[in-house]
Amino acid sequence: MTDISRRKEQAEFRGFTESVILIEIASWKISPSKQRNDITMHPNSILNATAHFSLAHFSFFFRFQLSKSLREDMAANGTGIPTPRSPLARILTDKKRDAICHDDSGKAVKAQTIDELHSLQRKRSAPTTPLEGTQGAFATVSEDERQRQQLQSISASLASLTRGTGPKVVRGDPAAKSPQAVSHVAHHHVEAPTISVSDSSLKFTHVLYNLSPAELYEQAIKYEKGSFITSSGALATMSGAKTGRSPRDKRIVIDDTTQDELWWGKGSPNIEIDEHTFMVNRERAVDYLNSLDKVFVNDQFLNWDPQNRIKVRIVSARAYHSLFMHNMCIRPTIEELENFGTPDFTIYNAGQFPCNRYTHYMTSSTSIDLNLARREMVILGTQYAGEMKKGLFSVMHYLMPKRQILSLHSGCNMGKDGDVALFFGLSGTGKTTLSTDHNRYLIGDDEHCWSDNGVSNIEGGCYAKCIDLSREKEPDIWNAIKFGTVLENIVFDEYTREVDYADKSVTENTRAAYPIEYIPNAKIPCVGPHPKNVILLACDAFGVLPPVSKLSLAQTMYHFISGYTALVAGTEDGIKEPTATFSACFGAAFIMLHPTKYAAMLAEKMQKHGATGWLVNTGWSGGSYGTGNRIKLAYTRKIIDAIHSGSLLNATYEKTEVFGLEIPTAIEGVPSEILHPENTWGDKHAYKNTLLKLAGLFKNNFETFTNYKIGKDNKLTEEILAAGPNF
Ligand SMILES: Nc1ncnc2c1ncn2[C@@H]1O[C@H](COP(=O)(O)OP(=O)(O)OP(=O)(O)O)[C@@H](O)[C@H]1O
Ligand SMILES: O=C([O-])CC(=O)C(=O)O
Ligand SMILES: [Ca+2]
Ligand SMILES: [Mn+2]
Repeated sequence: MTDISRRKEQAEFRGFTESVILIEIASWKISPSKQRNDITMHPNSILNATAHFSLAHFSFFFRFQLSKSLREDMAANGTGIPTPRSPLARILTDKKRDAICHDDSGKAVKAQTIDELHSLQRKRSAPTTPLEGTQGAFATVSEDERQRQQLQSISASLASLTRGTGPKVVRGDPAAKSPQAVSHVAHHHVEAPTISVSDSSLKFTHVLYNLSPAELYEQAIKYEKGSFITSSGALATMSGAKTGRSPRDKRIVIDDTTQDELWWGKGSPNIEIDEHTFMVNRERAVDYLNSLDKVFVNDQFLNWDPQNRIKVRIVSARAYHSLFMHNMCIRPTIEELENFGTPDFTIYNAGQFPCNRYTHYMTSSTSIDLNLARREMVILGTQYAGEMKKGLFSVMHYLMPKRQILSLHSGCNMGKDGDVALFFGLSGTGKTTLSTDHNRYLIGDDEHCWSDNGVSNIEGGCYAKCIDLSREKEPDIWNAIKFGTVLENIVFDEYTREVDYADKSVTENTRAAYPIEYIPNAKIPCVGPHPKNVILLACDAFGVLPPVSKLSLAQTMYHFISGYTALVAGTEDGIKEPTATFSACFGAAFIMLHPTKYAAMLAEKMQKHGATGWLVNTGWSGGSYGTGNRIKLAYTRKIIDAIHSGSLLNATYEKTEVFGLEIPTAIEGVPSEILHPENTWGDKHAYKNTLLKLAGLFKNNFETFTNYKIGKDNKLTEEILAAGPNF
């Protein structure tokens, strides 16, 4: 036998052969044996659907198929040779403004025909239930209005299912040439279900358990439309109608315990749902997953601190989701997987399927539901993978403070001498960019814990923004985008598969998720000693905050509780006023307890370990958005270098008016004139007005917190209240 034919035969008989599976949907107990994708699940509850089956051999290797368009091309030019592909066709991405999907905040759907409806379904999810604003279900409405509502209702339900915009491939689309792809999987029913509850219990679902990145690539490329390999080897994928998180669709089960423990009401991210509604959505998700030929299951860990490690199970429908979580959570060794036992928390991700908008408490077709008592999370109507990552982060924000451990929405790195810095900041302010520093060890880019033993990363990977990514400015992130990395919603060249990081046609929130060890100087295990510097990042599009200020402890607390940033929403709609965002603890969307609980813990830890607080503006200089420019990343890096080295601590400072911030007069490598924002503004009058405007916004926002005590120390509470702007 030749070498090639032997390899071919091995390839054909490898893989998914004879995987015997028993399924039980409600409480799954997985005991992996020799082969990882050979799973036994023992039945004992709701559906009691038990089935044995095996998978037939995949024999798709060495089957070269010409793409349809290529065949057509060859027939058309009559040569039997494809037309040379130069000049290269670009991936056609729908550039229409409507194609950009943000949150549920979009305009109402305006479909008139079924065709329009279907094209809309690929573009955006309609906002709210069609009944909103009317006088109830039986309100008298015109025939036109009734029809409009009906169309809107149908399209809203469909909207979260698929999205076809983005890199639409003209040639060589694997999905287009193999409609029968799924039939490669043959099911052999070895045993009938024990109790037949309904037809759904006769459905057998194959579980793909902790697959490797290579296997997940194959699954994604064969079965998931919009999956492609880029020139650097990353897996490009589409997250569907949602390209960002939907905080307004997050729901938390309120029960006797959570009612007292959690932060509810004004400003809180926790919108209640009752236990029954949770079960309705859970059943919907489980039924959906159960209706599929296969689901992916990941068993992984959170938190590198071995004493506070949490076991998580993620059940999902897409290889994209499985690979994303493989990268983002901590990956167990084979031995750890064998002894995994019962997970501490389980996610049922049925994101391709919408929730029923007429279910109580629902306001759209998207729902992300957290039940702390059941230790479960359900995802319906959004495929944005960040919901899983940040949903688990919310769980950590509940579990860790119970153990006197502070959970932080921050990046973290460590110098050669063991000096640790935390980088707090809202989305897009620079946590990932600035914690990924070639001269320092990366502990993590987004989620950490600070315990009595020091800091630990919660995750096993990083989630970097990719918009305008450049090799020169962010070499480590650029190089991490290789085989195994998930690239979300980017646009690439059809032929070369080179990514155009400047292209925002799908979304501004393009992302790369990669395992932390893809960063060369990652600190593994991802733990470190107590932080020396606490850096608060704000991307101030008003352009009035100084590039860097040294903070007192009270000021650090004031700015931590405020959690300010001001970004400019999508640049496509023309120049807009910057909008201030205040998000308590730089992560109000994820915190579970009242912000002052986290703030008190931070104050106590900073005091105890002598950490210095800093406020760094990674946003505008020389004027607000539209007039000024974003501060050069190179300058921000120099500022951060000076904080790390300790040189900034000993600089000469002056105090600003209004905010009372201490600003240095000189920093090596940074033009001194930019250190005070007033110097950079041509119009001093406009500067002062903008400064006062921002100060007013801070003041208004902080009013919610003025009646709260922070920690046990009355004096600190008073100092914090006094540490805000004065005008
Ligand atoms: N001066 C600057 N400092 C930091 N980042 C800058 C600066 N100028 C431009 N940027 C860009 O801003 C973005 C910062 O995003 P980054 O991924 O670091 O956000 P993040 O804080 O990690 O947010 P998230 O929590 O959403 O992941 C990057 O795209 C970076 O290239
Ligand atoms: O959660 C996400 O989708 C991205 C992120 O890190 C954030 O928004 O803080
Ligand atoms: Ca980040
Ligand atoms: Mn984040």
